[in-house]
Amino acid sequence: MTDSSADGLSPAQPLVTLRQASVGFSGRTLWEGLDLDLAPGEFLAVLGPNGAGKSTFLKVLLGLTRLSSGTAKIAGAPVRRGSSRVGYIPQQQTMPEETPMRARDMVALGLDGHRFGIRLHPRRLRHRVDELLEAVGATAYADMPVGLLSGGEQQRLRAAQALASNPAVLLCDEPLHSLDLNHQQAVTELIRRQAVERGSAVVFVTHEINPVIEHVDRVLYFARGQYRIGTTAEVMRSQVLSELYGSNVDVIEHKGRLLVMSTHDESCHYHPEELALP
Ligand SMILES: Nc1ncnc2c1ncn2[C@@H]1O[C@H](COP(=O)(O)OP(=O)(O)OP(=O)(O)O)[C@@H](O)[C@H]1O
Repeated sequence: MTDSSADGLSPAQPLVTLRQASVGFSGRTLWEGLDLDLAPGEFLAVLGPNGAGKSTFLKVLLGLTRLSSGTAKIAGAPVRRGSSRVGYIPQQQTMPEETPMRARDMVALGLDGHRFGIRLHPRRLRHRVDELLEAVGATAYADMPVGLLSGGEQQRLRAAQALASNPAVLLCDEPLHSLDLNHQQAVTELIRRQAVERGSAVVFVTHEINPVIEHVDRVLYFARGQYRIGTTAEVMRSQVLSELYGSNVDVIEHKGRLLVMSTHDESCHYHPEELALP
């Protein structure tokens, strides 16, 4: 974590603040009473079973979903749609083959796509786009139409696009999904650097904590309309998750990885092959 306060004593202004935040649809409460301050440089992993409200949490911070009560702020100001302070790596969707855009154009959109009046010099723009393409391992297909790229290749471009504007808050919705191991590491490293070197607060929704476990400062775990928040060691415990799920959940540490097991399928966060112990 980075302390961006001048003297290192006064707490840095939180980049994300939620107070008694609740959200629900058609009378059903997804989660409620959420209080959270995210500091500059902090990496928050958001976990929970399908439908627990993880993506909705990101949509609240994007200003796309309204809270049913409470407040949500980004860098001290109420959340709003289209804020240039917020970068977003969405859940993977495949782009249509005929999408009329090259890979490099998609990344450039993150630099000049939503900032009226602020345009980089074309040479600087190209240089920055080249840097970002290289950082996600996309140089080889920089001039390809995006619709012809694989899901994982497109996902790497989304990561580069989200980082392009150096956002204060970086929201990631399962950004590693469909990436091979090498590119999982490259994208994770890029996101981590954004937090550590540039002080962005990172909110990282994932079903699997292990690929990012060494970078996580805190975990926000949603289930059954409730949540728990704390360090990985505080939240990823058998007793805490059993309480949250209302059923028996075992958390086992094996070679630095966490295996979360339950008799209920919906709360399984491990791949069975990870249990193929020697
Ligand atoms: N605009 C909406 N109107 C009504 N219901 C919604 C709306 N948006 C989300 N939901 C519902 O809220 C619940 C939580 O959705 P959300 O996408 O946040 O879950 P999630 O935790 O991200 O799940 P997953 O792990 O499957 O991606 C789901 O049951 C979903 O159908």
